[in-house]
Amino acid sequence: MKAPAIQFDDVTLAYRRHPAVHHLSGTFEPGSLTAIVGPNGAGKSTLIKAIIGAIRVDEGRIHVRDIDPRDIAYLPQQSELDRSFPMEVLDLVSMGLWRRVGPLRRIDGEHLDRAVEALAAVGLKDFERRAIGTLSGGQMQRVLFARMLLQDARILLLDEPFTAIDSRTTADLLELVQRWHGEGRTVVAVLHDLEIVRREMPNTLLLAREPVAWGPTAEALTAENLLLARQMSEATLEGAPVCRRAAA
Ligand SMILES: Nc1ncnc2c1ncn2[C@@H]1O[C@H](COP(=O)(O)OP(=O)(O)OP(=O)(O)O)[C@@H](O)[C@H]1O
Repeated sequence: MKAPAIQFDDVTLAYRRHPAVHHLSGTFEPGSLTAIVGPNGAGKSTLIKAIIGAIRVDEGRIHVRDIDPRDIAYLPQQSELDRSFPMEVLDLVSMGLWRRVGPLRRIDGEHLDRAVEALAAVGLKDFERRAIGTLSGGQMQRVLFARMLLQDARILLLDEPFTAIDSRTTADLLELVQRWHGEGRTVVAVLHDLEIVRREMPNTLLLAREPVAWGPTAEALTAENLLLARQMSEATLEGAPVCRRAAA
């Protein structure tokens, strides 16, 4: 698989001129597996949303070359999902096939088989007709991973995929993450559990609105860097000062 890099060139992302991410430069290398780590409010989700184009880049540029936006798979935070929508598991998983079959086509034949297989691969055999509102948090996360399996994207962006997920489910889903990495895809995950990061993630971006460290995990996650990130974050807890350079 030929996965693209994601390159940041002095990127600032702001909400009404208050920067959530400030002057970030660096690259998620092709085929790399990277954790984004940082305190609450450090700008991690904002950065992910900017990569998928959901948030405007105020200053600088994000380069993701030679890629169709549908070739980026995005797993939002659980809190951003509306599970009250009356939808069956099979419909949600099948959304992963939109790039191939189009949004309004019926899913049948080979495509149906593939959706059922993806559900079985995440341990949800026979869940096809369940309403998504009846799933537990862990089951819902498995469904979303099945959708990503079907999407077969070259870039995968995961925002807190294991928050409030039990250890068994986390272990199963981590296997998929490692599989995607092994297949040469570029994978980025926002994570809070430093034990998982140290064990599973070769690279880490430590963010506290500004990048504190970015590189091999053991070098990025030193006690000194973590303390610095916390201090930087506490200093801006009341909100980031206005950036004069960011667009209004
Ligand atoms: N839509 C918005 N409008 C205004 N400010 C926002 C908006 N979304 C996020 N922010 C602010 O931007 C900053 C960064 O938020 P972001 O959600 O990116 O942080 P995070 O590192 O993902 O945090 P957490 O670990 O708590 O999920 C925070 O101060 C947040 O309040």
